[in-house]
Amino acid sequence: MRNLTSIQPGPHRNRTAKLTELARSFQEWNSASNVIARLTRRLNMTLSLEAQLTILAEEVAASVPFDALHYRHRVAHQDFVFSTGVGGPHKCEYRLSLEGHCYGTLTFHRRQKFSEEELAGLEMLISAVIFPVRNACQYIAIEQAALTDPLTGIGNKRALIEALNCTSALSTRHGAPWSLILCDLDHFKQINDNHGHVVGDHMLVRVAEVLEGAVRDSDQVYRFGGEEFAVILPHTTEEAGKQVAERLRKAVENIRVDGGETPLTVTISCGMARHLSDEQPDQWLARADEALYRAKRSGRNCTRIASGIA
Ligand SMILES: Nc1nc2c(ncn2[C@@H]2O[C@H](COP(=O)(O)OP(=O)(O)OP(=O)(O)O)[C@@H](O)[C@H]2O)c(=O)[nH]1
Repeated sequence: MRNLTSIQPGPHRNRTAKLTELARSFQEWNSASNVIARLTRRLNMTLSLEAQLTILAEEVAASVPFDALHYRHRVAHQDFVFSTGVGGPHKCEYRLSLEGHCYGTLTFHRRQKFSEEELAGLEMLISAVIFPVRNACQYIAIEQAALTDPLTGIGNKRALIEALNCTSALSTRHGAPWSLILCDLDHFKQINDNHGHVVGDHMLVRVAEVLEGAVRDSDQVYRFGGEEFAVILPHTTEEAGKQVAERLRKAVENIRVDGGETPLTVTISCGMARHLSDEQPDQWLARADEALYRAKRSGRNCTRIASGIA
């Protein structure tokens, strides 16, 4: 912890006056009806990029009417797009740049041309939004990093647990079938021991790619342990889930990684469990894990299905 010795208290005789001034300026700031004060006050209350852009759109519309506002930015490897209204033929575009970094592009559209005064007003409002937008973008990136496995770039255990919580609630509420597959690489230790961790890591990256490529876009793949992966399948019955698990197993069998004289291969064992009504996420995970354990005990490179009894 840093001790800021350079900050000295002001002279005692002035302090009461300073506190009175502070109380007055806070009240002014808090109740100010001028646009910039209100805009910054509202922006300060949220780290949600969507909420900030909504606030900006509302405050701009009061001074500079527009037909459409579009914001786009690539943040944490994903495209973030915000749009309100339908465009007109005239547009003005602003790149939100700060300290050499870009935090997105804002485009306003309108049927009538923007006047010089309106453009100047827009720029004043946009300058108030740059720091909050930078903070919101950084927050998204940090949140995303906390949910991502750095080696493979797919969701990590925390992301899986969050998804299972959400999925269990949805499944129980709507009664739609959801399935969970756990996949564990077979004898992966041998790959590390015989070829080193760099090759082992490369194999894990390939497996993640192949699993992602073998499922639908609406299915989600996670790495939730060293050599363990999980796949959540929405609207998937037990029979369909079993077919997907088999497809994943065969896709992984086809992976070839450079391992010196002969290409390296790997297999996976899979445990599949469909969500049971009212089942808690940890119970669902435990049933899939028990099925995976049986697949390992059955000789590996196979799929086993969890019993329907929690
Ligand atoms: N290269 C690499 N290896 C990892 C990573 N995380 C875990 N491992 C390795 O994964 C191996 C897992 O070994 P075990 O739990 O014995 O499992 P296994 O050899 O796959 O055997 P079975 O699961 O019984 O088929 C260990 O050697 C770990 O060091 C990682 O991020 N990179």
